[in-house]
Amino acid sequence: MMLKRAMFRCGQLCSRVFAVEFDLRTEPLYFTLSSTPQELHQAHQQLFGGDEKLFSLHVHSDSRTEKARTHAEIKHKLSVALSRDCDVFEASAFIPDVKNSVVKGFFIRDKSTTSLSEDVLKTLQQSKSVCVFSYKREGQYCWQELWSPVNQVEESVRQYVTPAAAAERHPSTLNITSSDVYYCMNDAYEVLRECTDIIPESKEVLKLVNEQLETSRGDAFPVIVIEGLDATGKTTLTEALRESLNATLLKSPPQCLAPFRQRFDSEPPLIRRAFYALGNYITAAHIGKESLRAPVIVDRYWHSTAAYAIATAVGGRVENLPKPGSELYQWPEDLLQPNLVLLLTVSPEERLRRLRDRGQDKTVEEAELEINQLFRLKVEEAYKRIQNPACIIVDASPSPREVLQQVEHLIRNKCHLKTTSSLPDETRSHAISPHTTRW
Ligand SMILES: Nc1ncnc2c1ncn2[C@@H]1O[C@H](COP(=O)(O)OP(=O)(O)OP(=O)(O)O)[C@@H](O)[C@H]1O
Ligand SMILES: Nc1ccn([C@H]2C[C@H](O)[C@@H](COP(=O)(O)O)O2)c(=O)n1
Repeated sequence: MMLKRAMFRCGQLCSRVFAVEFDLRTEPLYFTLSSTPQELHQAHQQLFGGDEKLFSLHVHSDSRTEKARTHAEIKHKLSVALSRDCDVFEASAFIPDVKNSVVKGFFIRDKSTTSLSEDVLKTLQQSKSVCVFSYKREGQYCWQELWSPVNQVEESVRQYVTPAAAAERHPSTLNITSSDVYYCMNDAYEVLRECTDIIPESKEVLKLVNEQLETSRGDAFPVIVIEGLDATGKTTLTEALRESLNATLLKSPPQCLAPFRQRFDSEPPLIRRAFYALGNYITAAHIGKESLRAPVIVDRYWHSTAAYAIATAVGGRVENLPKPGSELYQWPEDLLQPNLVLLLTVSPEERLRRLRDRGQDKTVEEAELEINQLFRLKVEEAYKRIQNPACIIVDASPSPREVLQQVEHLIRNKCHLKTTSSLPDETRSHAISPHTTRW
């Protein structure tokens, strides 16, 4: 039964292009499978040409939540259970330019002489969602075959590794829509609904969404979003703006989701990002209400959700990000748009100094950001590529007072507002009036 299932999965994969993130500084290694022997290119020789044991495994399932969780579990297991002699690379099998065609997995290169990797793979293969291949060499050629712990897969045919041209779009960009970034509320809502059995907190989050959603926005005061990597000064600035504009300060995710955040942060992107996406819709409902009374400042919103999600989903280099202008950078049609989005930027050195000075606990993602320069660059680049509205970049390296003045100036110009930091307190609340122009 297990073998039959594996053979079926194998058939589904064979016609795809395989990509292995062998060296994160360059393009992935791409190959297809062919029934006739093919000579390997020099680049492919680096991975397939040695005498190490090679395996790949791919995660299939008709249930997207099961697939996402199995992938995350395998990633964890491989990182803790394999020996130091094993290299694990992210891998995928996909159909070029076909959305949602990516089957994610891993490629394992085992330099050891022990059977530890086989033992680990044997347990992983028990899962009905996992399909394992091994790679064998003969002279110039390398072939892939369905792996079984006892090597008795008689029906498995040799499929020769055949170097393939680089894909125009990095494969990881093919599955972003509704797996990492949600472009309408329903898509995110559905993911959490599918999780209610395995994550009971999902029910409570959905209940909050149902209770709080309200999308009224009439002749309102302006809404200004402040974005940026952690420790770029968002909290400092948003609190100062609340004072100077006599504004309401909101955050995304909103306070009502705080008790659930840690729970969802430990879930794979499919589920974690759905949680943050729904947080934006609740914040949008709060914005709708509050902006009838006063200007609204928002600490993180859609730009953060999309930029972190895209940067996490896309492996390797900044060049792998979806190209500027891609539909992946578009604002969701059903999400309330702010009038102005400002992106605070500081140099990596200054940001690290601020992080160290603050010395607070960091989320895993923030800790990763600190050590992972590539990831930081991708988040910032993704921020800058998001459209409608695009963000305006603010150099946040001067003193808090100078940053505030700079931002007040921008708000005055872009929102046609009078900012009142220099006015006495009693005049402030009347200095900003609701606008009648389109936002
Ligand atoms: N303009 C500035 N110059 C120097 N230090 C600053 C400036 N703005 C903020 N800081 C300091 O940098 C640290 C991080 O600032 P803050 O908490 O405002 O950043 P943040 O973007 O809100 O971070 P996070 O997203 O992690 O909450 C704090 O210790 C703060 O006092
Ligand atoms: N609207 C939001 C807000 C936050 N996130 C994610 C992105 C990071 O992982 C993390 C940073 O938040 P902070 O620690 O500064 O509160 O939260 C998001 O995806 N969408």
